[in-house]
Amino acid sequence: MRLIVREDPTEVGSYIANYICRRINDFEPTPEKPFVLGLPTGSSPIPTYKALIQLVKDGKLSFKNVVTFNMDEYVGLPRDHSESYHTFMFREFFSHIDISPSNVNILNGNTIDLIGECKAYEEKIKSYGGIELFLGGIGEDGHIAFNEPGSSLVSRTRIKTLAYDTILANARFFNNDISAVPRMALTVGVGTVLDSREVVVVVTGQRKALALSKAIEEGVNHLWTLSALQQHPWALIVVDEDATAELHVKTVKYFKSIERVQEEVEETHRKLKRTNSRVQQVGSME
Ligand SMILES: O=P(O)(O)OC[C@H]1O[C@](O)(CO)[C@@H](O)[C@@H]1O
Repeated sequence: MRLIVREDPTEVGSYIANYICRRINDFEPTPEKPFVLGLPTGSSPIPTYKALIQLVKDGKLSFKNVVTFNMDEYVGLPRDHSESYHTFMFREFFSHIDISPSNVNILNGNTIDLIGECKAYEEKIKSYGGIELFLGGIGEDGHIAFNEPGSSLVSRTRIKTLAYDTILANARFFNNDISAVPRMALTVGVGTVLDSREVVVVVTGQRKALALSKAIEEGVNHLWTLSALQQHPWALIVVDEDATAELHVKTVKYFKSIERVQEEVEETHRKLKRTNSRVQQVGSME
């Protein structure tokens, strides 16, 4: 796991957007081989979405051959409600980029067959060969997607009852009316996220500081589901200074020191990928 610390949420957003841009461009997606991207909602990813939109406007990035899968959606909130994750994604991101709506996948929290919806979502992800990069957000209780404390660390897409802490935290989007916040959501599982080839998580603000320290300085624990990332081979958490408030100084120093060789690591990774695809091409010609 790597941890990248940036000054504030805007710098975090710009770092992640440039990172995703590089990944998509290196992948060279086509209609037959699209780049499959997992996406979150919440306030934390907004600076990333803004920076990605700018990259598209500047002609440095295209979403034409990108297929997206959102992490979660409330159950029972009308799709056109201002706080549904469907509305959020189009308002904050999809309407401003060149993605085809047919390449956008968001769980339907209003279907009568919620279990079937979750199963079909997993199948659809599989049909694309899995997710290349999952961008995630976390809650104050350390949940990734809506995998609340106590979620199985091998869970798949399913219906989840939201923790009271999450309902309280999200009440700010519903005029601070706790009774207006949905009690349930559909969410990809921890296992679904861990199956992605790469996971990038955005964590900003002091209110996430405890969750961050639990997830990276303590053991893998279902009470802080973000900690499951410790078992992922290619995970990156990008945070602002405020989110580091509960970390040991030596933890921050360690991650800052390994960032210095990050470029080298990335270049090696890119070279390996290129070599592997050449080997595969030669193999298929034989
Ligand atoms: O970024 P915010 O506003 O704290 O919201 C985080 C919430 O958004 C989510 O990422 C939902 O997709 C949850 O993981 C979390 O509850």
